[in-house]
Amino acid sequence: MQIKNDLLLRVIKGEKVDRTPVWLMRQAGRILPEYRAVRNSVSGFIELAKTPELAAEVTIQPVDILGVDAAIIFSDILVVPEAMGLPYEMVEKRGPWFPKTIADASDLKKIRIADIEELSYVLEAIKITKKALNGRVPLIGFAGAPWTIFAYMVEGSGSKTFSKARAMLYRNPALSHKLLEMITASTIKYLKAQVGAGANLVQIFDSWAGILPPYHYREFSLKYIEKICNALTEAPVTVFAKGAFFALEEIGQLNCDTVGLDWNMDVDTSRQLVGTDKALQGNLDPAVLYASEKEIVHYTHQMLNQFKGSRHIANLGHGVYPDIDPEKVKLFVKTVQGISATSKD
Ligand SMILES: Cc1c2[nH]c(c1CCC(=O)O)Cc1[nH]c(c(CCC(=O)O)c1C)Cc1[nH]c(c(CCC(=O)O)c1C)Cc1[nH]c(c(C)c1CCC(=O)O)C2
Repeated sequence: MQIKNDLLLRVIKGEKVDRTPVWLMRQAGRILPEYRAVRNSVSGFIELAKTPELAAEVTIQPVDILGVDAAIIFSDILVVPEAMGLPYEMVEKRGPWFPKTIADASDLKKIRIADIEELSYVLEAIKITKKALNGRVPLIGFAGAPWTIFAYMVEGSGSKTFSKARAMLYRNPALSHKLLEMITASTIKYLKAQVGAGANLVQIFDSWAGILPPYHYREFSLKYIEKICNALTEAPVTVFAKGAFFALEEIGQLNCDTVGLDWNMDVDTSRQLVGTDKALQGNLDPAVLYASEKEIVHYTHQMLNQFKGSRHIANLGHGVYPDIDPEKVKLFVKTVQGISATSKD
């Protein structure tokens, strides 16, 4: 189907656009009272994510309410470990928790490469969303990067240090690689299935990239992201590796189309490291949205000026924080959309 607002896809292709497209990581979620109302109608996050009609509804909410230039399918990166045989729970105010984790070689026997049948609820949600969007904006599919998924499967929950997962890289690199191979194979199947169901592009979230030293990042993360990028020939791929400024040059050499930047990354230096043949996405400090309206406009303009409208997709440098006022998000979106990309050259 023809996409009416295809700004995002055109920026990715390197085409000239009249203005910079904008969306927000974690836009489908708790910032909107409309989301909380739908979530409160079911037992919790997991049931919502597994009910395709409702997942589609909350995917479209930010397009209707915030006016963003793309939708991102409502799901979570942790559906992949679940489909591999490690179910998770979402504990109120604490985040994800895995009753079973991977600690040694015997645990690997209990898991498998994900069966896509087990993720059919996500694919169904994508199909319903596409129909309901009716080509208004592109739909983004996503998955976690293998290293970030590994970190949850080994640690069993969120952590400041992910020390169990980091210890495994040193103590048992062979087992680590086996698990990363299984996650990578699962992720490739899953992302291809998302594109098959209608996702126009996909994003890989490497949320815990920044806790690894460069030598481990290269060996245990980048190598697997590279495999995914090489396998995903059907749709554009965005790589967002939070905190991996040290690896930007190598990320720039991946077979991907867009590189996401967090707010610690200097825009000019990032552009030099990544090169000019990829789009850049980001990178307003998410905490700017706690500031006054005047400051939000100021910092948004500053960010747009730094990217100079050249192959830029505006976003925050990480997911929007749950306690941000949706009116502030709307102001950010409107500010980006009110500015001509080319006038900034
Ligand atoms: C690390 C990670 C996770 N999930 C995700 C990441 C990578 C991005 C990042 O670094 O933030 C990605 C994700 N999670 C969710 C989406 C939906 C699409 C979107 O709007 O971006 C996306 C893209 C829904 C969600 N995933 C989660 C919620 C909140 C659940 C609820 O209370 O409704 C939502 C809407 C829960 C979740 N899921 C995860 C955590 C750590 C938590 C708890 C903390 C938190 O809420 O941010 C794992």
